[in-house]
Amino acid sequence: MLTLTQLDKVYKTGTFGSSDLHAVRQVSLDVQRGEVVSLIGESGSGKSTIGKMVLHLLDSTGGSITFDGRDVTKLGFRARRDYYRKVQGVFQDPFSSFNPIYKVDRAFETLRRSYFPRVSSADWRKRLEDALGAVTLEPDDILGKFPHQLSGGQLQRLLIARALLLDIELLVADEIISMLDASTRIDVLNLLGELKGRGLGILFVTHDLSLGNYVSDRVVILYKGRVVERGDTSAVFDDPLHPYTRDLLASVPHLDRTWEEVEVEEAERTERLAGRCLYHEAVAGDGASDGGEVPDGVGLVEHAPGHFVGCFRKAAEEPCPAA
Ligand SMILES: Nc1ncnc2c1ncn2[C@@H]1O[C@H](COP(=O)(O)OP(=O)(O)OP(=O)(O)O)[C@@H](O)[C@H]1O
Repeated sequence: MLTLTQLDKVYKTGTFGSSDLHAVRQVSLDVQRGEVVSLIGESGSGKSTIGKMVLHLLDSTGGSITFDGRDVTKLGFRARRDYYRKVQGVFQDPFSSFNPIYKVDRAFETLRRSYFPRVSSADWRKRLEDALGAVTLEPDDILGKFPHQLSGGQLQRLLIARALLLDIELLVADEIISMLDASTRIDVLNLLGELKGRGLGILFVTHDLSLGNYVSDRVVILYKGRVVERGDTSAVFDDPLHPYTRDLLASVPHLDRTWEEVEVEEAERTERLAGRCLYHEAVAGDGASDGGEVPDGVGLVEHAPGHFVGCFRKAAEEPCPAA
C-alpha cells in the first residue's frame, strides 16, 4: 500500500539557509493493509520528518513515496484532498491539535464541510456516533465540550475517530501515546490493534522500544536518518544484528530476565559479531565491490528471511568497522 523508496530529506538551516541538515537518508520501507510498522529511533533520528513527508506536510528532497502505486510526493490540491481521505496522521500532543476556544465538535464540522457537504444532519450524526463508538467514546460525554474539559486520552481517541470518519486506509501515528498515562496508553494501543484487525495499515512512530515490540508486526530501526535494520518484530528483537539496535535493546530492562542473563546473551552476540559487518560480508559474498556500493538500492542486505541489516558503521560519515 505505502512504499517509501530511497527517501531523502535535507533541511536548510543556518543564516539564509546556508547549511544543510541531512535528516533522512535513503529510507526505504513499506506498510501493507492490516499491519503495524514501527519506526523506532532516538530523538532526532528523523522519524517525525518521515511521518510528515508521508502526510505531505513536508516536501521530500529525494526518493519517492507511493500509495497504491501512485507517486504522492507531488500532489495537486484536488489529489491531495483525495489522498487525505485515505491517509491521516495523529500526533503526540492532542491538546495542540484542537483550538482551545472552540468546542471539539468543530473539528468534526470542518471535516464535514470539506468532505461530506451533501450528507444530511441525521446521517452525519449517525456516522459521528459510529466513529466515536469505534474508539469507545460516548457522544454525550464528548460532544459540546471544550478541549480543556477532556483528558489527553479522550482527545487522542477523538482525533482517531475523526480520521476514521474518512474511511482511512493508513494512519500515521506519531508518538501518539507518549503523553498519556499508563491506563489510557493501553486503551489507545488496544484500539490500534482493533483498527489493524479491520484492515487499517499503521505507521507507528516511537522512540520507545517496548511499545514498538508490543504493537508492531514489523519494525524499522532508524539511526541518524538511516535505516540500520528492519524486519519482522520478533526477528529484530530476538536477534538484533546492527550495533545500534543492540545498544538500544541492551538499554531496555526486561521483566522476564535478569540483567546477568541479558549480559551473557549480549556478550555472546558481541563476540560473534565483533569486527564484522554483515552488510559488507554479504556484498563481498555477492562478488560486488566493497566500496560502500548499495547492491539492492536500499543499503540493506537480507541476512535472514525478512530480516534486513545495513552497514555496521553507526553514521554515514564513519568508517565501517569491518573495513
Ligand atoms: N523544520 C526543521 N528545520 C531544520 N531542521 C529540522 C526541522 N525539523 C527537524 N529538524 C532536524 O531534523 C532532524 C530529525 O528531526 P525529527 O523531528 O524528524 O526527529 P525525530 O526522530 O522525530 O525526533 P523526536 O523523537 O525528538 O521528535 C533533527 O536533527 C532535527 O533537529
